[in-house]
Amino acid sequence: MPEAPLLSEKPRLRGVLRRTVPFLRPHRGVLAMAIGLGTAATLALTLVPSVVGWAVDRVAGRDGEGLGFAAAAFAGLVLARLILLRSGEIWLAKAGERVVKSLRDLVVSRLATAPLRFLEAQRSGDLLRRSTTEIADLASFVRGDLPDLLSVTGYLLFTTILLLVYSWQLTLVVVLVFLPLSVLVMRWFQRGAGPAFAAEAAAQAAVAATYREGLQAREAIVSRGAEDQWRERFDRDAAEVRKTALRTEFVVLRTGGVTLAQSVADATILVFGGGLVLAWGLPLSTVAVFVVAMRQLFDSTNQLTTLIGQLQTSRTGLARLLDLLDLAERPGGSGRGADVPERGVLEASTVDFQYTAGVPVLTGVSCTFPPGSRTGLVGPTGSGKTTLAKILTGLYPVDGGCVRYAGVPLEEIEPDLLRRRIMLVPQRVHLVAGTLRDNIRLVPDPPPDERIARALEELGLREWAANLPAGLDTPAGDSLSAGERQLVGLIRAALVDPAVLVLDEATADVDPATGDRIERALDRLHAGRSLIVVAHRQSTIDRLPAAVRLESGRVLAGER
Ligand SMILES: Nc1ncnc2c1ncn2[C@@H]1O[C@H](COP(=O)(O)OP(=O)(O)OP(=O)(O)O)[C@@H](O)[C@H]1O
Repeated sequence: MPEAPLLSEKPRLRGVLRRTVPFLRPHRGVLAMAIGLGTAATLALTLVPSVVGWAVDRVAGRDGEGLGFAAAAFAGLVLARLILLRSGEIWLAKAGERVVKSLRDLVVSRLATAPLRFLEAQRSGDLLRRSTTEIADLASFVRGDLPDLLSVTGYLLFTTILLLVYSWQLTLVVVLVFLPLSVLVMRWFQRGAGPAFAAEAAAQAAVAATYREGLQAREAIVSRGAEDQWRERFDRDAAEVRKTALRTEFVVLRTGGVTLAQSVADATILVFGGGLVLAWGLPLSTVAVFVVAMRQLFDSTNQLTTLIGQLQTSRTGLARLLDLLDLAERPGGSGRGADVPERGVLEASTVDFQYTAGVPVLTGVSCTFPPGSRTGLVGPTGSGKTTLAKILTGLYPVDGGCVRYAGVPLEEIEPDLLRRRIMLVPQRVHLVAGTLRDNIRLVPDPPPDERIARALEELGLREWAANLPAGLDTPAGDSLSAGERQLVGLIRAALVDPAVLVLDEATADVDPATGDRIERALDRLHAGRSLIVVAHRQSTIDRLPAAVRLESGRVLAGER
């Protein structure tokens, strides 16, 4: 089997915007409205220096009425900008939240259907960070920084045009002095920012992963007395976060160079502007427009450098998220549906499988399970029973050979249909937070209560459920033993009604009464189905009429 792709700590930063466009497309109406309102607000702000220039002219001409109009226009512009700006922000937040929600939905559905090998290959803390924190950061960027970023960029553009209209000579001075200095500073910043932000995000993900792993394995860590090693690992990861965060801060400091460029440009404008007024009779109002506009221009540039820092963080987060979406996508099969009969033979032919290259776990495994058969998968620990069970249910693709159901290779069967035809009840059935009923309902087309009651009756589990402290409303989770969790798995199986049921018998924590319940439920569930049981208990092995015996990943011929 090709090794499952690992999510890289260095996300693909190139083309992030292009990769994001498909996610923006469905929301283009709201986005256009938001950008339109934001642009109008920016235009209003751009006109402020002109109104100041107009007022200076009125003062110079001793025109009191004109000055009153200028003041009214100023107030009108400020009010219009405020209204436009706030409405633009609301629309942008609306658009952003929609985009973020659709990304969140997509992550959930990709992770729900991602190949098992892919999920197993990643550090779970990293997956968690990419699919939660990264999205939350993106949402706060959209709400907080994106409106500012759009307005500042628009403002810089419009103001440059306005200044050109007033005096191309003075604009040229601004451009020649201020622009090259600012561009140099920005490039210096960006050269350091990409790697610095990516390294910080990766270090934070590593801390999250180590922390989560430590919590999950707390019993093992405490019982082995390995707290010190765990703490050491955690300290190492935390030190890396400190180091990378400090590096980011130093990179951000580079943006201070822009202030220097501003002071130089300010002084130059005053000298040149004054000279042009004296020598060529340039109106004083033009110099006033430049002085006001340049102040705003500088403030915007300062704001822009900070925002570009935020943008860099969000770009890295977005890239990490997009990498996850790309890699977690299930490879498209031919998706056969209607032509897979309801009952059929399940057959593994010369199956080879390995988790790690060069370490075979199953070699040339062939076995056949006719409709209605009852077979045990038996063999010593580590012989590959659980692995074979997962391969027979299509959870892992094989490296060599083939598994077919009713003559159709499993990878060609549409996943939803495959899950309805062949179902696995794993050793440790996963339960979600909620009641027993909530957990039983975790099947396609959640069934009504009557259907659940009927399933319990059919499996002989009505009394068991009724005797729980709050019946079906008993909180599930840690209170159920491994055996009882398997009962939940069997109830789900009764509701799905698969043609083949594969049960990976729980190895631990099954008291005799629960064991009897499982066996009775299995007998009742069996009618008309193929049953494959990864059997650990002798009593189960004895009850099954056929067996496939594995030893070191091979089927022992002629064994029952
Ligand atoms: N996710 C995995 N990644 C790498 N190796 C694995 C993985 N799962 C199992 N293995 C290895 O594959 C081999 C077969 O394991 P498997 O769980 O299929 O055996 P088993 O017969 O079911 O054992 P048991 O009876 O203890 O459950 C073992 O050597 C095991 O260490």
